[in-house]
Amino acid sequence: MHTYPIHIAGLERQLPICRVTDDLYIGAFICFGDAELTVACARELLKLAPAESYDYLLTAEAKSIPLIHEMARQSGAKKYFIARKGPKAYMPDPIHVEDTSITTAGTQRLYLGRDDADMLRGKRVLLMDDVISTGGSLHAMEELVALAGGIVAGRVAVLAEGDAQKREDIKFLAPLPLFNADGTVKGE
Ligand SMILES: Nc1ncnc2[nH]cnc12
Repeated sequence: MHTYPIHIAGLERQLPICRVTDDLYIGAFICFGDAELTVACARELLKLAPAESYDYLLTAEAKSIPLIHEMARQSGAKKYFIARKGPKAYMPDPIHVEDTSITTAGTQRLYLGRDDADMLRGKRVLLMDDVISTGGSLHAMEELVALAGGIVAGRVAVLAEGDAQKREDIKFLAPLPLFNADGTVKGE
């Protein structure tokens, strides 16, 4: 398998290049199980958004969960929010929006329990994701915050992939290209 070397938050990793379609491959960034990277990325992500600029952190499950937890732990936040991919029996009267993603076929939904949604009303919410690519998940998080009556305070990600690198409304730690089947960078 081809890999792509990347420097993130002072660390170096080799991202495995994985097929999405025959002519689209991604450098898979998976923080799960990498405690050193999770701690370092959380530290650097917190530097992208001043603590006084937001009330709460929000991400969407699943890959960013350890990251948001570590960001909360390092910044002393007692509560953070996770948009879920499905409603759960223990989520009262959930709200939801539609979501599309480069790595998941079809549409997904993002859910928040009414209790969480109520807490977000009138609050400034910093959106966080591990990778921003098409922007589908980020857009869904924005809609969820709006539905809950919250205000998007900013958008941060570890990596901005493909065209997302050109976005001026997000802050990120490193750019990540898209790849061809032979492991070469797309568009070069
Ligand atoms: N390169 C990538 N690695 C992990 N998750 C992703 N989601 C979108 N692009 C991704």
